[in-house]
Amino acid sequence: MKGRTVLEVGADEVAVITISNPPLNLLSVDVMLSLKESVEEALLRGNVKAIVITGSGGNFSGGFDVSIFGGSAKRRKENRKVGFMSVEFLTDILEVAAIGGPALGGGFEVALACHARISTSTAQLGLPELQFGLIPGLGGTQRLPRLVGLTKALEMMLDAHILGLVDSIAPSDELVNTARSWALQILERRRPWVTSLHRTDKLEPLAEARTILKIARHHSRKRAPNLRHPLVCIDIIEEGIISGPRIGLQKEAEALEELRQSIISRSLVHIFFARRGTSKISGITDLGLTPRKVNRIAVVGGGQMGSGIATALIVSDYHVVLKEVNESSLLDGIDRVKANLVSQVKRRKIAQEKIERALSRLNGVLSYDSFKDVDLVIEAVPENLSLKQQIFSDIEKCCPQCSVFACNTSTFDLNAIGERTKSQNRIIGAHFFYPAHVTPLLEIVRTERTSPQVIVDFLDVAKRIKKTPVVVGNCTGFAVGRMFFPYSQSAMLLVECGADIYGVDQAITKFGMPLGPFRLIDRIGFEVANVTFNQYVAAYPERSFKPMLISVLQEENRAGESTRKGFYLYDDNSKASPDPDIKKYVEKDIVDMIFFPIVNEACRILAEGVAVKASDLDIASVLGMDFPVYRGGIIFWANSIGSTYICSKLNDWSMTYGDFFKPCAYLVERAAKGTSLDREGIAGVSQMSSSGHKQQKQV
Ligand SMILES: C[C@H](O)CC(=O)SCCNC(=O)CCNC(=O)[C@H](O)C(C)(C)COP(=O)(O)OP(=O)(O)OC[C@H]1O[C@@H](n2cnc3c(N)ncnc32)[C@H](O)[C@@H]1OP(=O)(O)O
Repeated sequence: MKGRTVLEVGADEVAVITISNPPLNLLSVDVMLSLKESVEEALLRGNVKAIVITGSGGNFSGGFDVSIFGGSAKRRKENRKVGFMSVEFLTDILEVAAIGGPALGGGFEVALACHARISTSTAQLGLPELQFGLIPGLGGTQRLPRLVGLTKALEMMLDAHILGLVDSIAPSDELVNTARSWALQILERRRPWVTSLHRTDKLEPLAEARTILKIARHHSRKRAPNLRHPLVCIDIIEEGIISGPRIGLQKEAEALEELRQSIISRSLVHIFFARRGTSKISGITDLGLTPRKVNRIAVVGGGQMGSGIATALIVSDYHVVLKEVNESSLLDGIDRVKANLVSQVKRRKIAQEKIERALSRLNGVLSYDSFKDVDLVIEAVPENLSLKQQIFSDIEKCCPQCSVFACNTSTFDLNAIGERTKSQNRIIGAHFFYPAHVTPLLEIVRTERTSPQVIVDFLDVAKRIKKTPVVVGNCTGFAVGRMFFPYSQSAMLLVECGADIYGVDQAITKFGMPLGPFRLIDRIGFEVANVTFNQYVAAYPERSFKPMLISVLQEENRAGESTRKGFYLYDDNSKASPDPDIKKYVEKDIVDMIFFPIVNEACRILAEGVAVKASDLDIASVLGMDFPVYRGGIIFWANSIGSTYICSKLNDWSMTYGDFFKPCAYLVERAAKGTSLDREGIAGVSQMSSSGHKQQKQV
């Protein structure tokens, strides 16, 4: 049996039922059946006046053990009908919930079924089931709106906000006794006997409720167009309001059964466990090492990344020394930290009062003097190898022997970065993602020489600043960069093969990516994208595709979102709209890819003497292929573009797509000299062709 409940009846004739499945008292079918038995036993006993429900070890319940929702089909079948428990027995017989720790999901729903809830001040209460592709399935969709009104209830369910919803707060050592006395007072009618399922006073009038639900549906569709379960949740809430809570409970149970079989739910359950699994690294975290205490951290560089990292550290109570090269850069860095904190308050991630306290932990400096007692240094200067090498060599001289050196690089080889030091064993990569104080991922890069102790130390810091760490090996791009590299490459290839830019982005966003590849390149900026491309091309030449389109656009002074013109056009609010002009660049590429091989073949024909003169091929192309007469025939047109350009394009394509595009010897020779493609052509000189057309100067 996985978990159970324990029934104890005190001298005050109050039965205390304790959910016991340590540490989080997760619910399972066994626990629920045991709860049912305990309640029935309490009701049968002559000496029980009231019931209090609580959890063991100072926790209430973290909700259902979601491993029963994922896993094999057999396992899921064995655990069927979880939701029907709310219909069958979880109905208004429990009196007071004593909540010492997390009461989440099904755990919170057990508490909602009580007539009152007493909690400690730190207990977390919420219905986060939607993060698993489920809906609250033990009556939450019906009870919560009746207790707090629709707007708050929807916020709690759809946005997984953890809100307080208790009748009284008590210190943990008095929690259960307070709940006992509440239960007796309810019995004696000295406190209201409120069955949450039948309350209507907090529910908005029907017309208003419908409007609120309509808006919620609209937001859900907009935020997650591929997800059905938030809409199911809204439908079931509405059903309960219109047809009554009993029907609502039944529908909720049916929907839960259906949703928990879905691939979306199984995927999200998988992500929940996978996320918790990233900090368990075989050969590292199973060595029995204890993380060393990290109190003071130095951040080198107060730019976008450095200030974001410093922000994440100070809000998690670390003391931070922020080092810059001069007064004005330092002030800018500190201003960025302040702005980050303000935006965190706006996003309701931290409380306003926290700002001053967090800033008091930040100390801006211009020298390494205060590095003598730091436990960890995080270098976050621009991506410049020799600068980074110099910094690591400098900090080695002024930091304690045991401090950890982390490098925030997205591509450089860590061995190269530590080349000028004797500290390779304590160098680790800390690849934060922009904005560093918000994005939850942290790539931790280890080399063959990074010591396991240093990895364990850094994992502990990652946990404290609430990042999800993924430990990876040392190579260009690490894991995320390498996986993401083909994202834009394939997209460019598709477009160079004729696909529509906006069509590609649309297909990808429809799939669920927030930004399509072209919108993403605009966001990153063409310059940065090119630097990254070049690094990958150098590291993985055999599988790199060098896109032409970006350089074509750069020549037209397009550089991405920051210049309001990239693949898209941007208005004052950075709203992107397709640019009808972009078509011409892509269309130009399509035309070139179709006609340059024809030019190539025409050159072979001339070289082999199959045709006597170039102008004959012009006529042949116009009359035989319907090549536009106003373009002067194939060779004439090619000469107007220039043999050098055509040859270089064919060369590029042949490297990517193979010999189909390989320029022939005749073309290569003419291109090298910069001459026209006529057999009788002379370099760079305008001349009358034998057909009488004026040749244009070579491009
Ligand atoms: C029918 C119902 O409506 C359906 C439901 O109830 S669905 C479940 C709803 N419950 C939840 O969403 C709660 C999910 N859990 C959490 O948010 C957090 O674990 C928590 C806030 C409860 C505790 O956080 P924290 O103290 O940091 O511990 P955390 O590391 O997350 O969890 C401790 C262990 O419990 C496991 N765990 C936590 N909640 C779990 C759950 N609901 N199911 C299965 N395992 C769970 C974790 O995987 C972890 O296992 P590990 O030690 O092997 O890695």
